[in-house]
Amino acid sequence: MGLGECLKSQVLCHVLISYVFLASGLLVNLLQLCTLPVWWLNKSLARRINCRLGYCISSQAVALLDWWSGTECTLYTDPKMYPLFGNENGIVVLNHSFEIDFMFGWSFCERFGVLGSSKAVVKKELAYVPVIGWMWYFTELVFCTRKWEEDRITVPQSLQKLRDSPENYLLLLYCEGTRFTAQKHRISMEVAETKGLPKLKHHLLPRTKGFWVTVQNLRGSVAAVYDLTLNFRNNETPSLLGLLRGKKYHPALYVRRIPLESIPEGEAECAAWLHKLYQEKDGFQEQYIQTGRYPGPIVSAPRRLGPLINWLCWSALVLFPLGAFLVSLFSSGSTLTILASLAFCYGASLLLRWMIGQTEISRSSGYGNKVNSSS
Ligand SMILES: CC/C=C\C/C=C\C/C=C\C/C=C\C/C=C\C/C=C\CCC(=O)SCCNC(=O)CCNC(=O)[C@H](O)C(C)(C)COP(=O)(O)OP(=O)(O)OC[C@H]1O[C@@H](n2cnc3c(N)ncnc32)[C@H](O)[C@@H]1OP(=O)(O)O
Ligand SMILES: CCCCCCCC/C=C\CCCCCCCC(=O)OC[C@@H](O)COP(=O)(O)O
Repeated sequence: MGLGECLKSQVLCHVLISYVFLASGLLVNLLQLCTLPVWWLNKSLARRINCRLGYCISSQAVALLDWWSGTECTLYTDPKMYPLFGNENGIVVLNHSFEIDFMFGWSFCERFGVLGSSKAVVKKELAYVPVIGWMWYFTELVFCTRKWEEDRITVPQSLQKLRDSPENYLLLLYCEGTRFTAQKHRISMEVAETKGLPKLKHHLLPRTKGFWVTVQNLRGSVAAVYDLTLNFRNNETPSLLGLLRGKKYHPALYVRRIPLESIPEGEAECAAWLHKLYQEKDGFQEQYIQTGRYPGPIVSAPRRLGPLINWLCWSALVLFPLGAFLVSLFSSGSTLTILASLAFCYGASLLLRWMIGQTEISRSSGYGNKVNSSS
């Protein structure tokens, strides 16, 4: 085992990585809070500052993926479309089958220079997650309750605010609405059957209302829908804990660019279009499983140094005070202070475990476990 492998397996390294993420993330959250007055004085400046601050957090996750675990994603796409990635606004439609699929999205956003401004339609519960959820609030992610009676009002309002975004962005929309499980798949295929739609093998039936309101509210300010299909070699099931332990995964991503003008405006037509898209995506997944390839050529999108530099800078900033604190703690020898510090560490580890739990499919919500009707 080399030095790198040995380091990656050390619990102390995992504790330090987690500490850097939590401490720097909370500091960034505090800085984001301090930008509140700027929103009233100069909205565009406040948004730009928050994109940079958001980058400080999300690029740590990218550093973990790209540099700590050394995972490299094989990108299949049309080389003629590649120069457009990151240079225009886009709606990203991605299959939701893996615990940390959003981190692969982030990794590509970083390569295309739009990580800080990246957006998503996310369930409201995630807004309360410290560091990540609070950062998303300031970088204007679109929160939804997955109850159409409420979302039909609030989601278009949040989307409208993105129209004059000062920076290019990619907005991620998981149309399946929840992560893939066997039970959710079975139920959603029952819904497909009652609607007379063809069955999907590798996806849940997409929820069409969110896609339709997103396209309609961003028409004119977003150039394209990016259809993304992600899978892993040898049925790998990537996890955050796996990445923390330095496990290298082998993802493959197929990206198609579809001009927004080609998507129908009417709700029913748009819904039919999305169902057809998911049938195609299902075919791409099947092809990958059968042949180990997606259609189209492989394009190289090299990782960048930014996330590593950001990570090292934040590590230096928050590890030095920790070291100084530990030295003074043990030299003072006060039992009470040592006990209080241990209790604090225990609390922080519980918080971190809970945060990691948010990514785990075994703790997935009950949404999609039964047929619901919002119409
Ligand atoms: C080139 C680029 C390359 C790389 C870059 C890639 C990507 C990077 C981009 C950005 C990254 C940025 C950030 C990433 C970070 C974070 C994101 C991470 C995770 C968070 C993700 C989530 O939180 S997912 C959950 C939240 N999101 C959604 O739910 C969105 C999808 N949902 C919708 O759109 C819904 O329509 C809704 C939420 C708006 C409303 O939901 P609701 O359930 O109330 O209503 P619906 O109308 O949708 O549902 C009722 C209809 O559905 C039928 N039904 C009933 N039961 C089922 C069932 N079990 N399955 C399927 N369908 C069902 C029912 O019959 C109703 O049908 P109708 O015909 O009446 O519509
Ligand atoms: C350098 C260390 C970097 C560590 C980076 C850690 C980043 C993650 C830390 C905490 C995670 C909190 C946010 C988790 C976001 C989870 C996204 C997700 O996939 O949500 C699920 C949602 O779609 C559907 O939910 P359900 O399937 O209905 O339930």
